[in-house]
Order: sequence, then C-alpha cells, then structure tokens
Amino acid sequence: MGGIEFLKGHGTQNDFVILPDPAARLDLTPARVAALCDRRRGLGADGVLRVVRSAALGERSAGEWFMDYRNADGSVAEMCGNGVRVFARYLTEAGLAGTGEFTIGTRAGDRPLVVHPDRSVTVHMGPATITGSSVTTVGEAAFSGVAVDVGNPHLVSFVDDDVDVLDLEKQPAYDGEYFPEGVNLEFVNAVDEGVLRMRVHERGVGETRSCGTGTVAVVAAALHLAGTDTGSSVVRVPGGQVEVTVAPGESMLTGPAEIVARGELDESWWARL
Ligand SMILES: N[C@@H](CCC[C@H](N)C(=O)O)C(=O)O
Repeated sequence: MGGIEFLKGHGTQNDFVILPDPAARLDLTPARVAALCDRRRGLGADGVLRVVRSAALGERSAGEWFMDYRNADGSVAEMCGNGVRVFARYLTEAGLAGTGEFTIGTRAGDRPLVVHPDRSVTVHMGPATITGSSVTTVGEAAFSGVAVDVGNPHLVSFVDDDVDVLDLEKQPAYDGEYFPEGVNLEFVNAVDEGVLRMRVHERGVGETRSCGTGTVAVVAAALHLAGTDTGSSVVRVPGGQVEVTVAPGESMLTGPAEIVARGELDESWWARL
C-alpha cells in the first residue's frame, strides 16, 4: 500500500509537519493532526502545514497556494509566521513557486513574501494592531500585557526578571472573557537598543522555541509602550533569532526556514486514526 507524502521543517526551531495536498483530498481531522504532532506516537511537531491549492479550497486568494495551518492539539489557527516561511521554502524547493517572490494565502489574508538566496525569507505580515491590555499569571506572578492582533491573538508582557526563570510548562492563566478564542502569550526582556528576548506559550501547542507572529506582536507592543508605532528590532527566541519591522498598517518578518526530512506516512496507521 502506498503512503502519504510528508516533509518536516522548522523556522527558528518552531517545527512543522508539511503535508502536500494540492487537490485537498486528505481528510485532516483534529485527531490526525494531534497524532502527527505527538513526539512519541507520531512524527512530532508544533503544528501541521497542509499545502493546498487556493482554488481547491474555494479560497479567494491572489496566491496559488494556501497554508492550511493547524496547531499540535488539532485546532485551527489563522496564521503562523514561522510556518509561512517554511511553507515558502517547501514551495521553492519543490519547484511549485515560479520565482523567489510570491504570495501565500492564509486564513488571516494574503501574505506576499521573498525567498532570499541566503535561505532566509521575508514575509509581509500585514497589520499588527494594538487591541488593548490584559493580565496573565504564571504560577503566583501576575503580568500585565499589551494585546496585539497579528491575524491571531497575542498578549505581550514585559517582565523585570530574566524570562528564563518562568515556568511555562503549565498553561499560564489569562482572561477568557477578553480572549474567548484563546491567546498566545509572550514574555519579554529588553536586551539592548533594538534587541528583545522572548519566550512564548502558544495557544493550542504549549511552550515552543519560537513564534513568528509572536515576535511581530512583541515589537509592536514595545513600540507602543515607547509611544511610537514605527521601528525595527531583532527578537531572540530559544530557537534562534528573527528581524521584525513594524509600521502603521504593515509589518515584516525575516528569518530562516529549513526542510529537514521527507518521507511517507503509513497509510494503515493514518486510516486507523
Ligand atoms: N507558531 C506560529 C503561531 C501558530 C498559531 C498559534 N499557536 C495560534 O493558535 O494562534 C507562528 O510562528 O506565528
């Protein structure tokens, strides 16, 4: 029996299973996503990137390809900043993107991007909108934060202590009325002029080693707290670093994207899930 093609990739160690599915034939249930992402009973990943033709999903996108992104727990999310770079790397290496500049459709809207010769990818991430403020609690410690919409929801908290001391193993508490769809929680230290350090607890995943939309939210929040809406910063995460530029109505994210493996899923395993 034949298998189902997969690839594995990561962007600053935010890792993904890529499922090429141009005609949208796969029945990608939450149970299948959760099993694929499980690091013991599956391949292991923070999320799944299903590669589908926009037309096959009836999506009105300027991009030929649509990123159907799922979190490791099987939930659907609007956007993934590291995932979209890995998705672009896959399309380029598979010969499915004509040039190094193209657009990918996502649930948060179209994302034009550039794949650079040095293997990094720059993505137009759309607006990073400050939506208010809220509070999160890690253990006994409460942190106020800036709420930012980058197509998906974020709460960015600047903390006085080293972010490394935070225990992000458990889900930090947050205001479920303020964030009825859940929220990605970023904890940040300012390192230097134009350099920030971040750890993240992602909605639908848990702590990850990076979150691209999170890095954009962090820079937007830092600028907001400094009384401006335009600027750039390097954001260091446990899995590497990215560069972010924010301006009114637009933000840009540049970072690495790698494909590390390819193979076939066992079809009888898939069918039993
Ligand atoms: N890791 C991603 C974000 C993935 C979605 C997020 N967990 C959510 O539910 O909004 C990124 O790199 O942006």
